[in-house]
Amino acid sequence: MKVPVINFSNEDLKPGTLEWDLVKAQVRQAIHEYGCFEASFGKILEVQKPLFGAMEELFDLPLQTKQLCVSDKPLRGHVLRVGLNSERILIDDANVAESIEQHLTNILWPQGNSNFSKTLFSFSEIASGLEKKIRRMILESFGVEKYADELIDSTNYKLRLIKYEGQTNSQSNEPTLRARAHYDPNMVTLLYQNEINGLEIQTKHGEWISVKPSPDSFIVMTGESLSVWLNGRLPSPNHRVMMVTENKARYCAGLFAAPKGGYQVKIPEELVDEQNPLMFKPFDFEEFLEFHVSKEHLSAGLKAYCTI
Ligand SMILES: O=C(O)CCC(=O)C(=O)O
Ligand SMILES: [Fe+2]
Repeated sequence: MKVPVINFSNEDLKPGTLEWDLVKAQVRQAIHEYGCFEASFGKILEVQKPLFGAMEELFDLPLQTKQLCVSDKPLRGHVLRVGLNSERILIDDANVAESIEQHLTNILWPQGNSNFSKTLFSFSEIASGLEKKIRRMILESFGVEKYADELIDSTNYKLRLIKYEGQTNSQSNEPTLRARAHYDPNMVTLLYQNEINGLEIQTKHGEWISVKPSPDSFIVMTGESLSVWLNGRLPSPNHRVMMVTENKARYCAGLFAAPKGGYQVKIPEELVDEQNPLMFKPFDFEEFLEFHVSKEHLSAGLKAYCTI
């Protein structure tokens, strides 16, 4: 079993064209079935080498330097976390060049590193451009595209850079768990990885399937915020990372479209009727994150948080 591959490489893909409608139907079907698909998007090859180069440069820095990137607000910005033999850094507003400079580059390289900033910014621009198209298609497919601008304007694009160490000393060839199974709480996730696979998606029948994207593809997943906003009409997939013994590191850059703090995410009235009664209360994503990280609710997901 394989998640569908959908071609977004035509740069003239615009709303109202026949091709847009064909791609839109594929997106709707893939998300309905898997909550996930592979989006082939040739433009990403332009930043492939510099991106993984920049990630290597970052993770090769001494741990002490990387730990300068710890924010006081958990889950909100530039946090380095180390666990399951992996390291991750998250920054907010990655589609704003100054945010990358201020919150990451200038902290890690006080003398400056404009190539690093430029590379991450180009990646965010390419990925967020694609995300906007995908989200517009999903809204159109439910006839609620009038909300697209509002939703997209209230998005915080978070960039997460992850390095999963290779396992040179491992004795067995058994796959090992490198990221625990979870649902992403944001709206839409786009992942771009190097040649080392590992992501697995759980189907609605409970089987785990490996996602093996080609070098010109993003992995796209719906997060719980979008599933909630659609009154549960589309699923958000459970996923995890399992890696077999590999002595090469896995690098993965993820762009997470999340609702901005202060914005009330509310199900549109068009998606509520007798067959589809209102399932979730309005919520503020940042308030949810605070609730989520507070000790008592470590494992609570967004759906549990706002179910009526
Ligand atoms: O490394 C991956 O492929 C998945 C990462 C992930 O699921 C996440 O950061 O939410
Ligand atoms: Fe995830």
